Amino acid sequence: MKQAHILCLDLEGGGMDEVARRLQQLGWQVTLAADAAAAPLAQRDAGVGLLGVGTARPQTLELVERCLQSAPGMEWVALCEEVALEGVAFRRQALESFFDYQVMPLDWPAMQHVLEHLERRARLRQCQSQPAAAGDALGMVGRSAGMQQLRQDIAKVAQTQASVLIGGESGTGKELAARAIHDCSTRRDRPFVAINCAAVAPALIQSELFGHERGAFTGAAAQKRGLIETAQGGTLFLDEIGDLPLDLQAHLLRFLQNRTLTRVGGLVDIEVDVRVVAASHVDLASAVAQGRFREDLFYRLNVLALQVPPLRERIEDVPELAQHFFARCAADRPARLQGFSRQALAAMLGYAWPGNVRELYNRVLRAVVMSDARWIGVADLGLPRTQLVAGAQLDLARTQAEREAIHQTLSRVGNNITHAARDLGISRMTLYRLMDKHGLALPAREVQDAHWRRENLR
Ligand SMILES: Nc1ncnc2c1ncn2[C@@H]1O[C@H](COP(=O)(O)OP(=O)(O)OP(=O)(O)O)[C@@H](O)[C@H]1O
Repeated sequence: MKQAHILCLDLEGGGMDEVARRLQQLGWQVTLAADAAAAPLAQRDAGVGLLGVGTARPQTLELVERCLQSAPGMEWVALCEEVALEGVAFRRQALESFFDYQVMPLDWPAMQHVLEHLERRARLRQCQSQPAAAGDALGMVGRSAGMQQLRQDIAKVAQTQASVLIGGESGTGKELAARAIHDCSTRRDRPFVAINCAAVAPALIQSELFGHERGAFTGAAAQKRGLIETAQGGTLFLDEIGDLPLDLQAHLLRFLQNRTLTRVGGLVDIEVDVRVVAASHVDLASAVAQGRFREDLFYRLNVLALQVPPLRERIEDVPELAQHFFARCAADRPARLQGFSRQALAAMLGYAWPGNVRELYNRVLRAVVMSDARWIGVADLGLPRTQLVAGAQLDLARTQAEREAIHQTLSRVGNNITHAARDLGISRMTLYRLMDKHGLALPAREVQDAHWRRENLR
């Protein structure tokens, strides 16, 4: 078996399944995908991509562009019809973006030669991309400039013991950043303890943080260590610190100054060595100006400040994050589900993500559960229509029109696949693929035929 994994993408409906089968016979590992949605996922495995661009129509060239952008680390080869080379736009694209092009029908010895060359290049690239993989070990996905900056900042602050204040909208990944600081620090083998100050009742938060002695208040039947103590030697993450009541802000300040605490109802000072990382989705400086947050505590916490950018400012991370969450849902998802359709990816890229990464995760989970087809569609994501940008609305409308056209044609011709494909102006294989994509059941007498074809294409 060869080393490089080859992604075969069929952008103009035809011929790539045959190419994929032949490559497999020649010993290559191959992933055959129907559309560009698979590119970011496959990029993790594949170093080489073959793009079937057919006659290179203008709409195909747009898809090519998206593929190239979503998987910049891959080496691409275009497989085209002779006529494609007459187009100026395609010739320019081929020159700028492809390692090579091959004209169909393929000259297989030449093709083998190109692939072996690319395999060697892919191996070299893999060695170069090791540092990026180290970033992923922190569980933080995203290669946008904003995320790269954040990773660099995390690596720097992790080397110190100073308090850190992490800002950013809700659901952007502040807790993940706090964990990453802990995991990169010398405290990584000690506990990481997190508390959401907004989620604990004000009456309980003091004893939660500082602990209590037996009999300190009604119900305190036994002595209890607080979260600060349990984080001994490690990192304490105070989420939504802006919601900490003012009297407790004073207690926390005292702890940060003296590094000792007293349990509720206690008399003894207990020394605790913890590093404090705090986060807030509200602007603490304005909270200080409004008298809702102590200025002295703000400066104690804000020794090192990190900002997690909202998802709408690093929208290029969306495909990779979506694929990451799709992979995370492996246990919940049906085996038939392959990934995101091109339309679904376009819709995600055109959405403003008010709920940030957490919302993206929830939408992917929903789509995995709701989708009946092989590829997640726009509707499965349940994105509010009003917030889809025009391009995504258009994609949704196109998808619905495509499904309707296939459904109506099949009904008109009594589910005869050959006649339906002819009337729709597409090949039978393309019709099968589109029916799969739209979750349209195969007519019973065609099932066997389709099964036979798929088996023979493997
Ligand atoms: N860069 C990322 N890579 C992978 N997963 C991420 C990333 N950013 C956030 N997540 C995931 O998104 C979800 C929300 O992240 P997290 O809880 O860290 O956000 P937060 O900003 O602390 O939220 P809140 O403001 O509500 O406390 C989590 O499931 C987290 O694992």
